[in-house]
Amino acid sequence: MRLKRHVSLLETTLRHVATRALLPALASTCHHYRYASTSTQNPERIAILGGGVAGLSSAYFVSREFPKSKVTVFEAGKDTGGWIKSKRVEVPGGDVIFESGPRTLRNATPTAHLVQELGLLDDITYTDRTEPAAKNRYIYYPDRLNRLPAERPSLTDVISLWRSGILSGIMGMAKEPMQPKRPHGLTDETVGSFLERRVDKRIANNIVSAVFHGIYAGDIWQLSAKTLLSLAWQLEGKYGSALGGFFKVQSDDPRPQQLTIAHPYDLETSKALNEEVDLDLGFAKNLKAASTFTFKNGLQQLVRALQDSVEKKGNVEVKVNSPVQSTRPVGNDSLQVAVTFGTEPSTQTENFDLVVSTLRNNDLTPYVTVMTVNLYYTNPSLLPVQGFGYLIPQSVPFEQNPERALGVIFDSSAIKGQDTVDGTKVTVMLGGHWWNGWNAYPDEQDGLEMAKSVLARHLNITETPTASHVNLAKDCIPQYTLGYEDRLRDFGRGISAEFKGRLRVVGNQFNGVGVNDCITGAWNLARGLRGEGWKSGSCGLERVMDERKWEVVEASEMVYRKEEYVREEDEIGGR
Ligand SMILES: C=Cc1c2[nH]c(c1C)Cc1[nH]c(c(CCC(=O)O)c1C)Cc1[nH]c(c(C)c1CCC(=O)O)Cc1[nH]c(c(C)c1C=C)C2
Repeated sequence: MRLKRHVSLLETTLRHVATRALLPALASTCHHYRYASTSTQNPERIAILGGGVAGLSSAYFVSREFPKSKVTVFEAGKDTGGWIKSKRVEVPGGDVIFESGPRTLRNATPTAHLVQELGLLDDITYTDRTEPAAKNRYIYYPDRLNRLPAERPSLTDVISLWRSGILSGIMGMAKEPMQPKRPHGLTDETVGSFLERRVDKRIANNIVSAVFHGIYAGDIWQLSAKTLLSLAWQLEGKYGSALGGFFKVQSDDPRPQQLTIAHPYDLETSKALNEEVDLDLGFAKNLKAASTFTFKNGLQQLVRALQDSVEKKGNVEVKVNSPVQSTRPVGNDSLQVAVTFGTEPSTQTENFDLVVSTLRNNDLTPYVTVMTVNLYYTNPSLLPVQGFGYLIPQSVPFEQNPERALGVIFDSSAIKGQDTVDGTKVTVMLGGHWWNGWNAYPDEQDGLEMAKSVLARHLNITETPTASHVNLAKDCIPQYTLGYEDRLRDFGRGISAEFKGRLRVVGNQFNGVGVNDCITGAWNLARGLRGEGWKSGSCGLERVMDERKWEVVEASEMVYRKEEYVREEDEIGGR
């Protein structure tokens, strides 16, 4: 029973990590924004720097707040969409989609509503919670696949996991409440060191490092526990123990409801989502039953629809091949920002009343490079198991992973409704933090050979793929390393002082590395501009600059309520 509770806290914490920007919208769904631009004076010209998903969704939400303003999106490359790239490839008998970046979305409120508003509901393909892809997630350790416990793991599952050695150190969770309190003055530590101090180093290296590979492609011995294990970090700070705190939150409070702790800013965001967003009931039901969703033509369909939609508005122009060279405040009052863009010698400079930047700042975070190798085989029965795929922890012996793979996604098992032929489709992810400091990366041919050798060793797949695609995403995932929040706060203070609120930032370096994080960030940023908000001295980093303490809240306050409504309706319907 105790073990079950501990496993459940670990699950809760990992789920917390998985949905990080998280608390703003914790796995919510949904719809209809009630928005009103009450401003008497709008910014005349607005620039959005970067045409990835954060930039395009900022253009979408900001141009809706200010329909009379002229909005220009500057994109350095020839296409918008950033890391989201879906390619339809012809194979014998039909065609298949290869994704080079993110491929699925979790059910999260502003994203789902955006999808609804863009008219994409008929193009969605859902992965149901009951499907193997939702239930079967594997970790490769030390030389075989181990299925992670599902919601109700069978005894056989637990015994087999135990025998693999992957659970070594799990008993450290039972001792966690008795561990000494956090040393005074410790303001952050790495995820690895936090878990070593409170639970056991083996759990960090075997299980948690695998999960962090699947999200950040990063090294748990460099990433910040304060940022990425924020719930556990805050519970420890408030109650002296993460696990003990988890139970104390419930026992200290007379309320019968399930309780948690949350940052007041996140609580306010959740309330705003509930007030302003309204999804179609049918869509909300589909989302409730799904673990993830994507589109029939791949995730790029979302960014294409976003670009089409903003361009149709008439007040938004998307300028591709227009790299931004610099931004600087204009005049003594800094009430405008000069944006210099284009390539030497033909750069141009224009002034804007407001700039929303999704561009990276190299002093804030390092980045990792990920190589994705998509492979398609005509034989539909090559996978030894059905499921989402598997992740490879940092503790796997070198001889089991000399290619430095991070994980393998079983696309043909995980995503239905995109390909017109059967077959086996996988994506091998290579590199991440393992390639830090490398001067040169494998070329396409080497990448393909490395991926094939991973599949041969781990899954016994030795057939020749019918089609493949290799993509090197250089510096694609920002790493929230030790001390990240302090650096972010200083950065926020700096740009607020310099640009007096006329430059705001949003994107994966600031809001979380996922697509939902970027869309939620853009949604929040646009709300902050509403009315006279665009004239305030904010910078878009209000969450990290808000020094209020985390407080005890009802867990239901942190989710989109329509979910509860859908559940109640189902229960009534089922009676
Ligand atoms: C392209 C590489 C990426 C890796 N992580 C991310 C990207 C874009 C970002 C990311 N991945 C996941 C999350 C959690 C929240 C969520 O949306 O589910 C985030 C923020 C989980 C995830 N990991 C993998 C997949 C297919 C998913 C689902 C979301 C998605 O489609 O991206 C697999 C995976 N991602 C990475 C690796 C190394 C990997 C390994 C199998 C890096």
